[in-house]
Amino acid sequence: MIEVKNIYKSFDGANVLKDISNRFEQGKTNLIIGRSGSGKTVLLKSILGLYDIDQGEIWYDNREFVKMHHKERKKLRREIGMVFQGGALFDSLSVEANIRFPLDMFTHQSPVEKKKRVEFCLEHVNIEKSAFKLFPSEISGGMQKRVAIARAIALNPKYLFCDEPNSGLDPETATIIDQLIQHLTREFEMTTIINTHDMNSVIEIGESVLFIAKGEVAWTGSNKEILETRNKKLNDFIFANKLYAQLREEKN
Ligand SMILES: Nc1ncnc2c1ncn2[C@@H]1O[C@H](COP(=O)(O)OP(=O)(O)OP(=O)(O)O)[C@@H](O)[C@H]1O
Repeated sequence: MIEVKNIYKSFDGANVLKDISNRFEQGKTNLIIGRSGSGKTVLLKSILGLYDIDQGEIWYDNREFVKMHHKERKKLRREIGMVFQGGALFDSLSVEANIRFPLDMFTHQSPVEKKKRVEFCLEHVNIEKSAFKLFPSEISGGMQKRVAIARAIALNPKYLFCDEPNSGLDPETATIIDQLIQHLTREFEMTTIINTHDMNSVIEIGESVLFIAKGEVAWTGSNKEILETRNKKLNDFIFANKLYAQLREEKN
């Protein structure tokens, strides 16, 4: 579980996050949604400690991040997996070397243990052995995302952060990636936070949704509740999506 309490963040006097509080549950896909510029990325980076917040608390289970010493933060970072926008794989490394990279960096595992772990992670994202030696440029965008997810879970993280994980993918592949993240989140009981403005993801895996508007919490709930909400800001945001509007009409 990750909990943020009354977070404020400003840049040069401009308030970007205003009194944000929310609980991101373990074993669930927790989505942060909102318009472009609403503060999603700043919130994600603040939780990760990439930005220092002005005020508030950030709890990783029973550990308060803001008050942690450098060493404790470093230790905590080992418990965090990240899937970046675009995948951010190392182009010069093969698929399997990409997964082995965090193991080389952060563990003292033997070559045999590392090989096992690499295989375990790649199997969990449904990558076949024949693709292990390929380079990122030789595989599809969807497969690159799966490799990025496999790398993110290599160190068996308790917390998984995904920034626009299915950007640039066709809708069908995007759904497969969403479902994969949800499946892994449940299987490994991770606390997963996903930044997205993809309404399909909201409907598909939005077990817990935080909607931010102009840096403030404007609505929280689940994908089921979204179909019934009368929240004006949220409706304005999601009605921009024709598929959602249709779903909503069918439901009412
Ligand atoms: N490092 C920074 N310095 C100054 N202002 C920033 C910085 N990072 C973000 N901002 C401002 O904070 C606001 C929120 O930005 P943020 O990137 O969090 O939006 P977002 O909701 O993630 O948008 P998008 O969906 O387009 O990625 C914007 O007005 C942005 O200009």
